[in-house]
Amino acid sequence: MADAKIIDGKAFAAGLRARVADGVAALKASHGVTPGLAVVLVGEDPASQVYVKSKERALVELGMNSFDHHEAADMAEADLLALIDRLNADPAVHGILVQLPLPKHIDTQKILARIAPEKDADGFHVVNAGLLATGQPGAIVPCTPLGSLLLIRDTLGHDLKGKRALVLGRSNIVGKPMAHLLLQADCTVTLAHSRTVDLAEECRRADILVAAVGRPEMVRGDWIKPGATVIDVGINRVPAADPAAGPGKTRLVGDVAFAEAVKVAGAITPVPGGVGPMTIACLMLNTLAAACRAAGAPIPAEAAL
Ligand SMILES: Nc1nc2c(c(=O)[nH]1)N[C@@H](CN(C=O)c1ccc(C(=O)N[C@@H](CCC(=O)O)C(=O)O)cc1)CN2
Repeated sequence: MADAKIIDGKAFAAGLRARVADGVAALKASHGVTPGLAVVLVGEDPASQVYVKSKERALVELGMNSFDHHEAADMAEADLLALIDRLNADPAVHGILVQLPLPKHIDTQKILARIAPEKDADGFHVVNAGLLATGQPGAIVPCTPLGSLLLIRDTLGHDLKGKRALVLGRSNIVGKPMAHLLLQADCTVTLAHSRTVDLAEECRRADILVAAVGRPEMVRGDWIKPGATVIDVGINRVPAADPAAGPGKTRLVGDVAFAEAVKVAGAITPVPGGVGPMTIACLMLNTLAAACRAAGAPIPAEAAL
């Protein structure tokens, strides 16, 4: 059997970003509106700093406004709530992004619930989660599941009717919304997790397997149905395999054992370069869509599920 097709998330994300840039230019020309995203970072977590910088750079590259709020790690929860209130009231801010994880003394759910649902560029607010779960229009969809769905459609086409899909991982920001998206696409969906009995057997039934469990290389090659489409959402930093890399060196791996899975799957996303780049591209798309909604302009088709 030939190796799987490698799904190039980096290339797809570049194309999506170009389409968002066109949409931004069109909105400016038609309505005189420049989409703006407030990017809120609390603390100095090194990975969060890298992600936030990439988001701020992408906004500027695509012609949008980036309102950057980098706050100290000991910021009081009340002050963060007050900042969100100000951003909710600011008409130049169409989207608000609070980078996760937040420091431990801050209640994440309380913060996410304070963001006005129509400005919730991440799609984490319970109103948006509820719209998606009940299949109603107008939900802002979380970026990683949205990006995963766009890659699945690009690989298999828009008609996913009747396919067996398994989502491994039940987080509010990836697993649950991903399951709802696939259900809405008429897939037969299993939402599995670390406590699922006979997990390998469940996986082997799936035409579409989305791994978002946060465990390095947990999904082995013999868990995969031959020809399946495998979407690996995991981003795990592990010690470098090659001792010549030197002490302390690390590498990124997904939740799927790629070298084994590529021999069985029909198509598979790599890590890095698969779903990861789609997360930021979809954040740009959600920001544009929020600005379009606020201006009464049509929203981009890729954000209108
Ligand atoms: N408010 C949010 N916080 C977090 C989210 C989110 O969607 N909203 N997701 C993650 C982090 N994240 C974006 O914030 C993110 C993670 C990974 C990538 C990415 O492009 N990964 C690359 C590899 C990068 C590397 O070399 O380390 C890839 O997979 O190719 C982008 C964004 C948690 N927090």
